[in-house]
Amino acid sequence: MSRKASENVEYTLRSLSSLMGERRRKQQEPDAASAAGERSLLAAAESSASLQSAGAGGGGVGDLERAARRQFQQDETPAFVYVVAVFSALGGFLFGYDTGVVSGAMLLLKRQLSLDALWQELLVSSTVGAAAVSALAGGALNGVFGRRAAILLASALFTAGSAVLAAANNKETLLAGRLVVGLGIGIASMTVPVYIAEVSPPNLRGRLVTINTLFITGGQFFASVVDGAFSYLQKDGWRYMLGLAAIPAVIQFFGFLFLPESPRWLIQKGQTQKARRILSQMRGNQTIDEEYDSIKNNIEEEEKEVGSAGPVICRMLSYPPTRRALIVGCGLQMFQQLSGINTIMYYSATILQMSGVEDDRLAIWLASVTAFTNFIFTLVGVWLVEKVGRRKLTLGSLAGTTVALLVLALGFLLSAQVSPRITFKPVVPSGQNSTCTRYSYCNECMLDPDCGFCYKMNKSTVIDSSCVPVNKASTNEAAWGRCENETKFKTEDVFWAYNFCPTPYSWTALLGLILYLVFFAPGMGPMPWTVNSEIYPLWARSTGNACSSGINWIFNVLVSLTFLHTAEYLTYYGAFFLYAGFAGVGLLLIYGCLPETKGKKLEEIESLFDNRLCTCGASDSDEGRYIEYIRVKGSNYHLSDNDASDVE
Ligand SMILES: O[C@H]1[C@H](O)[C@@H](O)[C@H](O)[C@@H](O)[C@H]1O
Repeated sequence: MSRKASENVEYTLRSLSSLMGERRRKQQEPDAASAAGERSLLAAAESSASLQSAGAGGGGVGDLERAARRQFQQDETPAFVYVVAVFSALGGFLFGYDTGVVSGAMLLLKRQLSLDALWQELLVSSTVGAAAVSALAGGALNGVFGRRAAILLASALFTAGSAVLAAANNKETLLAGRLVVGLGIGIASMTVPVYIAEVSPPNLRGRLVTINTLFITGGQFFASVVDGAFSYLQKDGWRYMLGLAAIPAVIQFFGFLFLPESPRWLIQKGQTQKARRILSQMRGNQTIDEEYDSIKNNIEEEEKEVGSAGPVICRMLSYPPTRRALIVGCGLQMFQQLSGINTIMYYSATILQMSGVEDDRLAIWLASVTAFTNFIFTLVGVWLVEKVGRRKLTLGSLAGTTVALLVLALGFLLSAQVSPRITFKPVVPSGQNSTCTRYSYCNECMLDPDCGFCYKMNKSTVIDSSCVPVNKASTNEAAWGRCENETKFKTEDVFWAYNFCPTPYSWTALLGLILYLVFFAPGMGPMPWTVNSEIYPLWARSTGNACSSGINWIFNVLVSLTFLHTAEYLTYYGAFFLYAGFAGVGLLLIYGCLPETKGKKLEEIESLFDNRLCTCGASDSDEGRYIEYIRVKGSNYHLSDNDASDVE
């Protein structure tokens, strides 16, 4: 039998087996709904058995293959679902673009508007702060007005914010623009994964939601290229950098005027006719009755079980399965940020400089190579998510990320240990700051943000080295002395190192950087978003995603704002050892508590959190079921003890 066909037979049988598992849970309350469920289960078992007998007797494998192929053709996903996913993922692209582009824009802005450190910090972190707030508020927005309205609002905010930024004439207007863009990012980051998950068929859901993260990293890469290109336009280059985001935002806005609301949200709101119409549009030639009934029954059962009084977050916390899902979802988002992705991205230019890239412009371009690596390896994640599943992908990715962080930390440690001595004490011009000249080693000088290292090379040895104040307007040169400007660099044959020390071990840090991206991007980058879009039942989905996205943004701000201070207190290697420690703790959480959601219907996933927290990881229920299909496939169909109890 061809692999594709056999996968689809397995897939059908898997649904049957999961249905059995789900029914086992509901069996205690034999009401009308469960009786109907049992009838459909028996009907499904019969049709499956006839598929088996077609395989066992009569036409043998040929018939079975034909039946499977027929099934597969029926299951073909209409292109419309892909169109919807891509238009939604433009929200991810804008998230990536707007968070990525600011570093390049800041280089130009700080000169043109003479921004001090506080204003620079404000303009960078205000967006992330606003995203945290609007992600948290986006839950209510999604629940009341729907996913489509939330995405429309986010694209309108992106458009307005980008226009304000492009036209800004003072720092206050820039701040307002950055805040508006941030509000858009927060709403998009929590809504888009939920919307895509709700319109996708179960066998493609992981892949389609992961495409959103592919668009995030694509946006970051594109932003780095735009930064590089417009860095040559010293005056007003930043207007293009910040304003360009309006183009995809407008495209998304007009696209979504024609795209439909999530059928699941519509069913929840009682708009059943419309929901049926959209669901059949999304499923092409497949019958939608089973999916429609299962969503509807699920909503009704959930209302009975959990009730509908009180704020959703309180109901989530007092109902054990959603409480557990919330812990796992928020934990994943927290550890994504605590493993330091955004400092790695931000710091990549310096790591590259440490490894011998002296030209500043070249370092900016090489930073876009880093963003490109992040993007390409997210693509690997899109490919792997439906093959190996969310659990294995996340575990493997975080394990590799931890090792990479250790390599990075060791690289910095080795570099610090062989840090060059300061051998030359220049005469401090009158009225100039002299703190920098007190340091004895390069790594002390490097950790002081006000100082830089000025040195000569004799073959591969550093000679005549000094620590002098950096020029506040441009960290590419010193405030005074031999490293004051390019003409002096040339005539005096000196080099300037700001934020790094020249050492023979810097390649270890470069190796760590590459390893980090190769491991992080396919798993820990996308999976927290993907898993969160699937693990909550419909009534808790908006709130669950609002909380977990809020956590992601809060930890994003915390890690980026504290990085420089952490590095000052713990040194760079200390900071990376710390991130490695966080990643190690995250590994324990994922190993113990993250169940596999691959291939399951959204309505089946809640039952994975029925047992005590952190027993789901250990008893990988999906694999247990897989053994059952092998038996069925071997034409040896008889119910195991477990299954017998399901249909009693
Ligand atoms: O999943 C994304 C992705 O990994 C990005 O590269 C990162 O900047 C974001 O913070 C993260 O949420």
